[in-house]
Amino acid sequence: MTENAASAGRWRVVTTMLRLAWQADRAAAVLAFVLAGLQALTLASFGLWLKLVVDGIQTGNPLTVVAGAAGGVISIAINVSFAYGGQRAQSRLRDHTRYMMNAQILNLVGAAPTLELHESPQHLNELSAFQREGHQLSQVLPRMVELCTVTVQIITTAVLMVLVNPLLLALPLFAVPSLLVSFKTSRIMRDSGRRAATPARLAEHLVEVTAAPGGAKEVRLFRLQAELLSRFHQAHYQIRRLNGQAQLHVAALSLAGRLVFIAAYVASIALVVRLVADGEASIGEAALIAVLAGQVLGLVSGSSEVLQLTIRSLVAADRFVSLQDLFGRAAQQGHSTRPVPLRLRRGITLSDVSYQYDNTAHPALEKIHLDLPAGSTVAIVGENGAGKSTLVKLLAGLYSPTHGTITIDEEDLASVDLAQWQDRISAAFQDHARFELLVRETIALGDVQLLSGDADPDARVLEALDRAAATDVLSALPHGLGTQLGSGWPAGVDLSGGQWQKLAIARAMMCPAPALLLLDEPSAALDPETEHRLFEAWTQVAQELRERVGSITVLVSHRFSTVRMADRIVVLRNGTIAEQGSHEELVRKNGLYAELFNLQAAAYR
Ligand SMILES: Nc1ncnc2c1ncn2[C@@H]1O[C@H](COP(=O)(O)OP(=O)(O)OP(=O)(O)O)[C@@H](O)[C@H]1O
Repeated sequence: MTENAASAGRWRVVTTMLRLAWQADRAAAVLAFVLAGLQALTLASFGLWLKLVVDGIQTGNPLTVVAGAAGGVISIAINVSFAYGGQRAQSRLRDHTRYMMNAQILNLVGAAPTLELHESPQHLNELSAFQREGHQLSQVLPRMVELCTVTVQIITTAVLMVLVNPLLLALPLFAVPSLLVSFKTSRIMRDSGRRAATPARLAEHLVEVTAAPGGAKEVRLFRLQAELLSRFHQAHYQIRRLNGQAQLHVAALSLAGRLVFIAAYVASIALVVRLVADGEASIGEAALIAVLAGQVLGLVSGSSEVLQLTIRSLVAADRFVSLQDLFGRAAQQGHSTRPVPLRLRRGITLSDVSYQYDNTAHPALEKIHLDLPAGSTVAIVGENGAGKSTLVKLLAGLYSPTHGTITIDEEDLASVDLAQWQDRISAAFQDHARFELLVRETIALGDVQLLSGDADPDARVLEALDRAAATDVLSALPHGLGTQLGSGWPAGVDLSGGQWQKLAIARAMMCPAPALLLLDEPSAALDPETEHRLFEAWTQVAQELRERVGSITVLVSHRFSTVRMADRIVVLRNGTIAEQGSHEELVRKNGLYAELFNLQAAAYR
């Protein structure tokens, strides 16, 4: 899956951000833009008040001088008040929209039923850039407001200049090359940011892995500090080199744009001096033009800066909108009206199923034909990298086969409602999540409705712990089910790897009647005896579920003492099925399974 997080189009980005501002805080959005416009008007009026004062002095009219001075003071006071109110509104708007954007991305990222986007390096780059550029993104609306101020200021200045002499209108026009350059330079910076995304992620990863408790141990024991630091420096060197080239290019272009405007500025001042000398303009008008030309000069330097920053923040916003589109489409994937059968009658069938990860040379699974009958317990065994976890994820609908079909009671999984199918699945993985919540909550997440309901979840949670053969974990906890997990929290406790794993298995056992229970090496950190007890306990529950809902249990394990209890064992080798059958059948066959089984049995003797 190589779908591109392509540009969403500048106009769409702007309208999306404005809509977001409107949804986040209407009052602040309106105030921010209105006050910005009014602030620009009062700023432009300074020149007019100054003209009045100079004209009053020239004509000896004290009333005009006083009126001009009073107008100037009042407009300064209004300008300052508008600026203060505008800033308050902008900061409120910034906080509210930033919160909304994060919530929307969090929601969409979690809503995609498959894992393909999460595992694509390209989209990981985009996601991490989105998180890294939080600051830019929060500046989008303030920048747009600033741009609105600049636009109003340019228009008012242009109007006032035309009133003195239409030729002066050329001055703001000479600002255009400078502004056009801003578009080009922003594109250069965006492209360099994209090129630097991979080294930037690598640098972040190196910091994370060094700081994480697991990484910290190995960094010390393997003396990795110097090696990781050198890789960190290399990544930063790459980022600096890419950014440095881009910045040099940008500086050259910006200077060229400014020089064009400065030449026009000098020419317009010469024109006004000439007009006054010829008696075609008053000294007051000359003062007005001097103020306005100064403002235009400030505007050009400021506005190309504002424009560049606006475009840079719009690039971050573009990323937000593209991610929203991408994950939004992924969330729609698998939405279908075809329901999942309430009770499995026939089971799950894989016909000619292959799966190949992006950017890999060989398929992880190839031409798999497999029947998982309703009510059966199926163990999957095979060496590392044989394709066991990939098969489990395909069954869960976390990946879609690149070839072939998976049917559930003869309904193609591609055409049933994927979210509904995933609601009927429960699972525990070796790389399970460690939710640092109360013990009760960590387990009850396996049936999340229970947490939002009024019923006391404890009875169900204890039952799940029992099914997972994990009640012993409770005795080690100071407040039982009410213990906070994670030593980073007040009164929080940390658990051993095996204890965390037992809680993950208990979470999987919360689902009262799953159509499919996936246990992908969830007990690798447990001792073989505990794993054996766990599977025995589950087999008894599965017996009852077999009758009621036709539940299928799929177990991945390297422990043959557990595997042999399954009704059917599937042996994978290099992504294909090497053999399958019951333990007795496979031992009699004396093939790969028998070889692996005997090897392990000999090791225990
Ligand atoms: N996200 C991924 N991207 C690319 N290749 C992957 C990815 N996950 C797994 N693979 C590759 O697919 C193949 C099968 O991997 P899989 O995790 O399914 O094996 P496994 O039998 O579960 O291995 P193990 O016993 O080590 O857990 C391996 O060659 C692996 O390198």
